[in-house]
Amino acid sequence: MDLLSRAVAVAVEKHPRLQDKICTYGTAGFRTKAEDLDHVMYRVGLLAVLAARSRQATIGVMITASHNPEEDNGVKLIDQFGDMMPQAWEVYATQLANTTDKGIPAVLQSIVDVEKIDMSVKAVVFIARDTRPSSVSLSQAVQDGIQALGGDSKDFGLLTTPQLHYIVCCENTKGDYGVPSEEGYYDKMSKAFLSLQNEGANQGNYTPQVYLDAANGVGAPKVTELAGRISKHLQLQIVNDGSQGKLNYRCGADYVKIQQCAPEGLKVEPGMRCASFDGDADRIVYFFLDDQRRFHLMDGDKIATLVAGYLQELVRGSGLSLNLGLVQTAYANGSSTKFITQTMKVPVACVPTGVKHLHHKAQDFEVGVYFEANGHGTVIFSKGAQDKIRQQSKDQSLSPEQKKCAVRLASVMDVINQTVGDAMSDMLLVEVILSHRGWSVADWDAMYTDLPNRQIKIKVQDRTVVQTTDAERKVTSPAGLQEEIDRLVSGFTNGRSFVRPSGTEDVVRVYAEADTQGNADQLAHRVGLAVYEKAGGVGDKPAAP
Ligand SMILES: CC(=O)N[C@H]1[C@@H](OP(=O)(O)O)O[C@H](CO)[C@@H](O)[C@@H]1O
Ligand SMILES: [Mg+2]
Repeated sequence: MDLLSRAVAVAVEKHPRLQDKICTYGTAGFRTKAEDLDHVMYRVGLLAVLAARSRQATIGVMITASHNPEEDNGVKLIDQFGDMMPQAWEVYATQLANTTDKGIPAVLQSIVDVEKIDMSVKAVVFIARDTRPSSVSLSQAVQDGIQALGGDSKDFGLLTTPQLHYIVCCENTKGDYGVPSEEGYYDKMSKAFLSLQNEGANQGNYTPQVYLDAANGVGAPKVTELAGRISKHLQLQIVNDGSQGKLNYRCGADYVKIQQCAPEGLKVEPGMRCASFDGDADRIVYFFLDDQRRFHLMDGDKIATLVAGYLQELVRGSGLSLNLGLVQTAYANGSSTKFITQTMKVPVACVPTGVKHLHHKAQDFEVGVYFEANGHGTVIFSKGAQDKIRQQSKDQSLSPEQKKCAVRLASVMDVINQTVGDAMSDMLLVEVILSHRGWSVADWDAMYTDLPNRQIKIKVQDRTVVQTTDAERKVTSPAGLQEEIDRLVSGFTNGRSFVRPSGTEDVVRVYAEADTQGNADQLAHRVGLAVYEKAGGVGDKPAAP
């Protein structure tokens, strides 16, 4: 039987498409109720083989629904250097997921033709999954797809999303980036962290303890692995480790960011430096309670500011001249953008939501720092910048101070997972910076004060009626909505608000910020009502704050 016939035969026999719900490859791959995903996973397996053949390189498939409820699941393709697949492949994925079983060969053939794929090339696909109960059988469906098209799969079992990105990148760069294994990941990161901390840890107000909420997800067993290797310089107290609680339920980075409160399962006392991972450990936020037990959140914006400021200092201190920039989305707090551009004098770019947009834009800089407000982000160094930094760190003619900065910068690069936002790697980076600065969590928080803000979701008949422009900061449809938002915003001091259709949930998201929490809540509510009225809201009207 030829490969395409086998692809359809296995589909019909083992992974038939039982309903015609349309499934779209969105901001973060396919994501929906786990029970609707079996045939989608199988087809992603098929597509991964084509991707591997077209690139003549190893491709990754990660099975996770990140911060979403345990009942959901999802899948993402990882390209050869650990980055996201280009747009064209998202379209192929959507076509393949939604065709009938019998339609599979035609879609595959059209991709083979357009991409000029040689089907005799060996194809290897690396697979990993999160801790959702459904991930086991869905992973098998992906593997069945890979096998049906004659590809080889290597199943890494449980990994965080960024670990798989890292391993795929190492594999395809022939070890330049590191050893392509979970062990290689811990090894590179912990060595870089320990060498940085051996030289400059435990200064001033810094204390080497973090209380970590692992969202009852895959981050828990993985960060436990890491913790053992770095305990000389960082003691991690891990809660929500999956031993009893439910994944992402009233815990994890998304919960903490949106609810603006501590997660359940962690008894927070004033001054404790706490952090939360999301369900697949590609996001992190920090938080603490002050002496009045008020909750303070250090989200992606605060992490980005901390990181960009530190890198700026190291670059200057080492005598290098590298163009450093920061990438945010419209969700970035207005205070952070103002602080970064006006006080730090670092250029800021704003792009649409979704890490692929941020990652892409960050490549415009020699050192590109990018973070979504929700805590997903990393730093990428251009090839040229990496070479310059490594050379500088070996230059004997530098002053001792310059040398120290250059050596630090080189080690800092090794702590960072440049392929994608990574909660574990970001945590190490934050800890390095806080300790080198001698800062407590409150010192960090004092860099600038966030404008009070609120995010709400509005259910509408069809979220695609809401269309946006200007990096999602303005609505172009439905007619009149933007004018209404402008009118509402003008009534609030420091008011700002925008709305956009979610790429991962069936809702329209509303964001608002203003001078007080009460005003931010009011503004979000009023804009939410305008969305409900003009964009076809369904169910109950948004409740007053
Ligand atoms: C406001 C917000 O946090 N949106 C999240 C969310 O996307 P939406 O398109 O807003 O549903 O999930 C994405 C994937 O995890 C993440 O990249 C993004 O930042
Ligand atoms: Mg995630």
